Amino acid sequence: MSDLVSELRPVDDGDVLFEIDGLTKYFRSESGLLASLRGGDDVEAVDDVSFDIRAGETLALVGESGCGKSTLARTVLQLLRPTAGSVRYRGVELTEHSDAALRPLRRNMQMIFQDPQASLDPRMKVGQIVEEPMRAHDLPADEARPDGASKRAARRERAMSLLETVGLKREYYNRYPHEFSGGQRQRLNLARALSTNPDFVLCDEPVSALDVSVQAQVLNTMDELQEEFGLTYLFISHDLSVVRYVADRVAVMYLGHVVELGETQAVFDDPRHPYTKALLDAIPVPDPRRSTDRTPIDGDVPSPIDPPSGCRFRTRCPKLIDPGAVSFDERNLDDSVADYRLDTYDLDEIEWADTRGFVRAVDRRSFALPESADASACRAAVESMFFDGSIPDGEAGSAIDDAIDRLVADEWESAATLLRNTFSEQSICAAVEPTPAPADASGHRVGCHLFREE
Ligand SMILES: Nc1ncnc2c1ncn2[C@@H]1O[C@H](COP(=O)(O)OP(=O)(O)OP(=O)(O)O)[C@@H](O)[C@H]1O
Repeated sequence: MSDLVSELRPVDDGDVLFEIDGLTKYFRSESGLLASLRGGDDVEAVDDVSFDIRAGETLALVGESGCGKSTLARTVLQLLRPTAGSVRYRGVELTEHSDAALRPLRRNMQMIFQDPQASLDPRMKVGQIVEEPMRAHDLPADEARPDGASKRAARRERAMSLLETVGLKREYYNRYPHEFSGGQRQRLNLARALSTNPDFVLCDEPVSALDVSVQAQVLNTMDELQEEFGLTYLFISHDLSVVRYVADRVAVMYLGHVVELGETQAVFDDPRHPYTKALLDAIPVPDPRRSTDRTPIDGDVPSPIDPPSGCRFRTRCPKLIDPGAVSFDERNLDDSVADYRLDTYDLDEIEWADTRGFVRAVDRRSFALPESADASACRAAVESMFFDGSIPDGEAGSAIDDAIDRLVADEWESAATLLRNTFSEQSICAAVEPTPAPADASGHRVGCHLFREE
């Protein structure tokens, strides 16, 4: 059974600890009526994700709520079994083995969670809590025990020493969790996680529930522990200021995909994916001089049951690519969708930016036509709002013209569909799923057609 342990490859700092390839996790959607209405489609929580986690690093996973961060992390650890893909831990393929076979490896992989209270059994004393993983894995091993010490005494000594290591006191051994503050409880969780001497700790929003003043102290302790014990952290957080502070590398997730990955400084200083840019722009900045080029993210995250074709971010993307910028063949035009099958998209850059803004605004109904104005006044209002007074010429202009007619006739849905089908759906962003561009020398890579290889 413990054969797998003997197969583990030794790793040094910087070596690959986890190798994740094509990892996919779908959930069956709700049972019953809803499922039958939707044809029982799957929730595509994580879809074809590949990356490495390196020994000794802190890799942060960021993204909006529901984008699949926790599912990805749990699937890496095989707490959820993947729908497809591979996870190699120190050379061992985890997905091929049963839970029972993986059990001896689990002492190497521990977790701490957002709510330090919820993970501590209020009826157990601190000592029992910290020793619990050691008991589960029958640790310390005989050879790790001082001469003559019973296993029980050795556990007790290790628990007390770990309490000190995480910044608590040995005397707390006999206390109960409710006697501690939030920050102290998270330290208890750290002591428990470390008790089996792991090399990897999944930290799922570990400081989000703590006061800001306490967050930095706990993060500093985590940093010291990482150094002292050679730990690798996968750090899930929605708080980008915390991520900037703790992470060596950042993976940005959107709707089940990792859209950008790179060293923290590179991602923060030179974000490439429009989603990463929007996320960073959403961080409140105290310095108003830095807020010039902000593109706050708007619209809702689409459902992971029916994610958009092509790039999953394209329905909210401020940088949707002009259909005319890409050849017909590459765009893979879908005639069944097109309202207008345009032979050429003859828009210049400014006209495309105007058109894109118009398509998005109609889609979201984010403007109103002047009340009690006649048709030509309504038309003029739209043209001045979006096209600086005159709509583009050519085939694209005819489609826009038609859409404005529909708006004037108060047919918003029909105008939105026409614009989507004529422009958004004909972009390469809708037709083709972006494959991650090759990483640059620092390992920075991004999955966006703006960075596709020609
Ligand atoms: N057991 C499940 N059954 C069905 N759908 C699930 C299940 N667990 C998660 N999901 C769905 O999978 C998607 C990803 O969820 P996940 O919790 O991984 O996201 P997250 O980024 O960690 O979000 P948060 O930051 O809110 O924790 C969501 O749409 C969620 O509703």
